Amino acid sequence: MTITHAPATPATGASAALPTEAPDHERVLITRGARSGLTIIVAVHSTRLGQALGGARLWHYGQWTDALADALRLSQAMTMKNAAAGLARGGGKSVIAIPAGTKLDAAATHDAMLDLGDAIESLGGAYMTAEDVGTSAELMAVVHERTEHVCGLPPEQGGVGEPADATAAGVHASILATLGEVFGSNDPAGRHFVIVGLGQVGGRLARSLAAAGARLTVTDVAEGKRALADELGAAWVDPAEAHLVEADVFVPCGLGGVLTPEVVRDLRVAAVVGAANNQLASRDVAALMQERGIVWAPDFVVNAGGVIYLDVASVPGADQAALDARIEGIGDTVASVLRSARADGTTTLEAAERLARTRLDAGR
Ligand SMILES: NC(=O)c1ccc[n+]([C@@H]2O[C@H](COP(=O)([O-])OP(=O)(O)OC[C@H]3O[C@@H](n4cnc5c(N)ncnc54)[C@H](O)[C@@H]3O)[C@@H](O)[C@H]2O)c1
Repeated sequence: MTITHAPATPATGASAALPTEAPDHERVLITRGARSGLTIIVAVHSTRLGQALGGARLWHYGQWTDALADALRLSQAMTMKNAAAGLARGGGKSVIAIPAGTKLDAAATHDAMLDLGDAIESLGGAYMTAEDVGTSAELMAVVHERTEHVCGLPPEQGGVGEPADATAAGVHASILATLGEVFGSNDPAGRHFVIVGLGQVGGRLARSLAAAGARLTVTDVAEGKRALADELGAAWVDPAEAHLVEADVFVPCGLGGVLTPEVVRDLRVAAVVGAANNQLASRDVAALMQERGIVWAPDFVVNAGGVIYLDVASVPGADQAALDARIEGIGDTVASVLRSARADGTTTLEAAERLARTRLDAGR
């Protein structure tokens, strides 16, 4: 697998409010990195199904409490994702908070990764990390200098590399399943997709959908991605207007929070299926989509290919065919979530959460 993911260049400080209700996390470690001086948070939401697995985010935050809020929210989401994916894995996440206005050079980033490794090691195996926004396979190799509880190292260092191929394959399978539920045929040929974000996952998806004969409209905040649009014969739209394009499926593959009430009111598609994490700006957006008759395939089910890959491929002697079948199976899970929401008159979010909770309860 090619290692292409350079650490992201954070432009703005992320901000999220701390929840007012008490967290239901098993453990949350907040520590100051001895080498880097940075605030490091490791949130272990649940180990009910097994060791918690979730990525390490290296990102700018206005205040350290914003990073804490992010870690609490993201680790909880990992519990749902791993359970819905049928993994014997709990949910966790780590966040390294870069203060707004600070730029980390390579040496400081290296120090931060060593500090993260120490923090993870102190949890005695409750949590395993991997790459996420702002980190990479190469940086996971640095974490590995301090702990065994890390996966997704570069293949040349004996790791399984980055999971974007698997994530994209899972999203593709989810799109086919959703087409089947919405249109009665899962053939993407001639269907019109709007892909927002042509990064690691969105770029691969654009290629696989184009190869399957789909019509594409694409966008990215990075102008350089126009080259891929041209190569694939895809139409280009301004990022601010992507949600206004009349099409069959809207495919969010950029950052989270893209589905606001305003965006959903303007959408002119039959379905939304994409890789982006935490697509809903707020919970009520799921009901809004249901009211508008737009079928939303829940993100934490759709984008589980990466975590399935990291979990399955990291086991020595992993069988490629079995792994492919697991990732392909994400489509079946999506179809069953959409059917169960339709049968019960609930949102697809509630149906996916129900599936995850059933698996969590079975693991008690
Ligand atoms: N990489 C994985 O295996 C994986 C796994 C699970 C979930 N995800 C999620 O999928 C999404 C994409 O991941 P990725 O690895 O492809 O990231 P990436 O950083 O490689 O690509 C994201 C792309 O989206 C673009 N973008 C960001 N904001 C945008 C906006 N407002 N409008 C248009 N384009 C925008 C960026 O310029 C970039 O090209 C993220 O939300 C990530 O959390 C990724």
